[in-house]
Amino acid sequence: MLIVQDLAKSYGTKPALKGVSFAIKAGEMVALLGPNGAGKSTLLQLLTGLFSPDRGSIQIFGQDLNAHPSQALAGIGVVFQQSALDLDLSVNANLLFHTDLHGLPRQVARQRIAQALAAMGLQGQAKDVVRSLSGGTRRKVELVRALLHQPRVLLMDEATVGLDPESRATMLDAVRQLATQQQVGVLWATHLIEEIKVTDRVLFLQQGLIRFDGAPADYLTQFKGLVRTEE
Ligand SMILES: Nc1ncnc2c1ncn2[C@@H]1O[C@H](COP(=O)(O)OP(=O)(O)OP(=O)(O)O)[C@@H](O)[C@H]1O
Repeated sequence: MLIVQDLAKSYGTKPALKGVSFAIKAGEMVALLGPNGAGKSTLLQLLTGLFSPDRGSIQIFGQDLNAHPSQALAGIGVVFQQSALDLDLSVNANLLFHTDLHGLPRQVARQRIAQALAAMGLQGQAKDVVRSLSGGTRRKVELVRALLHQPRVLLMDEATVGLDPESRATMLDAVRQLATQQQVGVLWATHLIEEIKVTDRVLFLQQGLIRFDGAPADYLTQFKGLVRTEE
C-alpha cells in the first residue's frame, strides 16, 4: 500500500530525515514513534505531499507521489492533530466539502456520508454545527472525513491527543477494525503504550533514521522508558 525508499530531507543544512525506508502492507497498522525532533512530522508532511523530499521516493498504492501527485494522494487519508474542520459549518457541510474536493458525485457522497456517520455512531449529528460538538466527536468526524474518498492508506498524526481515555479507545478501535476488515494500511504516530500495543508493528525514528522496525512487544521490552501511559 505504501512504499517509502531512502527518504531524505534537510532544512537548510540541518538534516531532518537521513534516508528512511519502510513499507506498509494492506491491513497493517503501524505505530510511528520517536522523541521530539526525530523527524515524524517531516515524514508525515512528505507523505501528504506538502513538500518534496531532497532524495528518495514514496509510492502510494502503486502511484509515485512525485510523478503522479494527484493519483497518489487520492490513495491517502489523513487525520492531523490540528482540526481540519470548519467550526461554523455543520458536520454534513464539512463532509460534503471534502467529497466535492475529491470529485465525488453528490449522490454517492450523501450515501457514503450517511453510512460512515452511522458506523461511528454519529447518525444523529449530521446537522450539528461542528463548534457545538465535543472534542471526541469532532475527532470522529475528522476520521469519517479522512475516509470518505476510500483511501488505501490512513495517516494518523497524534490524532488522539487531547481526548479523554474513552474517546481515545473508540478512535483506536475504529481504526484497528478498519485496517483488519477493510485492509487499509495505517501509520499511527503516537507516544502512548496503550496505542502501541494494538498495532502490528512499530517504527521508531530517532535523529532522522529508523532505529527499530519490529513487533510492539519487542519494542516495549527494548525501549520501555521512551513511551508513556495515558495521562
Ligand atoms: N520548518 C522547519 N525549519 C527548520 N527546521 C525544521 C523545520 N521543521 C522541522 N525542523 C527540524 O527538523 C528536525 C525534525 O523535526 P520534526 O518536526 O520532523 O520532528 P518530530 O519528530 O515531528 O518532532 P515533534 O515530536 O517535536 O513534532 C528537528 O531538528 C526540527 O528542529
